[in-house]
Amino acid sequence: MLETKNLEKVYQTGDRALDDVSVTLDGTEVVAMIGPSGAGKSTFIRCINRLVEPTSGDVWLDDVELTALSKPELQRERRNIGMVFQEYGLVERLTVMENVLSGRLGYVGFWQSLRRKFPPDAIEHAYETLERVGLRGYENKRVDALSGGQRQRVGIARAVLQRPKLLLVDEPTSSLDPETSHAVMELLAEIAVDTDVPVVINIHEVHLAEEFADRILGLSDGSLVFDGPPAELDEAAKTRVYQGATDSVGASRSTGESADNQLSQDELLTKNG
Ligand SMILES: Nc1ncnc2c1ncn2[C@@H]1O[C@H](COP(=O)(O)OP(=O)(O)OP(=O)(O)O)[C@@H](O)[C@H]1O
Repeated sequence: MLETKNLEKVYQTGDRALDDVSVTLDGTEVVAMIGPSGAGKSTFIRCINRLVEPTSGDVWLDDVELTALSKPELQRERRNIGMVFQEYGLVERLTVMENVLSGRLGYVGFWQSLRRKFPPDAIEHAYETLERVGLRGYENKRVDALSGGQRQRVGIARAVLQRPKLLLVDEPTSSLDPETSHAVMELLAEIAVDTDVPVVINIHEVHLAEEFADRILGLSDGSLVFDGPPAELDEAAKTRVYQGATDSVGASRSTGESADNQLSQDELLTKNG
């Protein structure tokens, strides 16, 4: 279960990117975050694993309060959170298999990973997962020889290899054509069911959210203004999300101090950790 309580992010610039966002995700569901550019979708996803430090509020994954963890504890806990983020670039000069196995780096020891020695069960899981994402036969291809959609599938396979409790996906379709976008969303929805893991996807295309999500969260100007199944996302709700909110889904407003955006450093740590 993922829970955010009164999550708020005010960047050092004074931009209030999240304003009192409280959400509980229970069980296996595909959750799509929608909203106009600048609404706070990426900030929300990054606050969950503290790539961006929330200014105030709590984030819980099962019984662990992520927002209360020390940096080393957080590094360990992030093993449980799979991330398919564009900037978690795949390593271009490595093969598909090497990239997918890097999803296990958090589990094998430092020396093992340096020598790229992975246990047999990890290799077997990698083969199964590549089959699952439609990339069987591509194991030894270098990633720089793949199409955008294939790369996205490698990123998904890598995240699945972590055996995460939660999968966070940031704009998976932004550089893909409509047909490939559809296929990638379909894959993510299937992965959620197959692996019994909830998936939170930040997505621009509302029609894809409507088609593949079980639940849609609509952000407008940092506030949660819609939370419901696709069937309830009617024109009035879309107007609320895309043309400014008059009220929000959530509790009372709170204020907080500015916090550092430690994106780059944390991303590096996570990628290597
Ligand atoms: N590192 C940062 N420093 C200062 N302000 C930021 C930073 N990152 C985001 N913001 C601001 O926070 C707000 C929310 O941005 P965010 O990227 O979360 O929105 P988004 O909904 O994901 O937008 P998009 O769909 O365009 O990616 C915006 O006003 C943005 O300018």
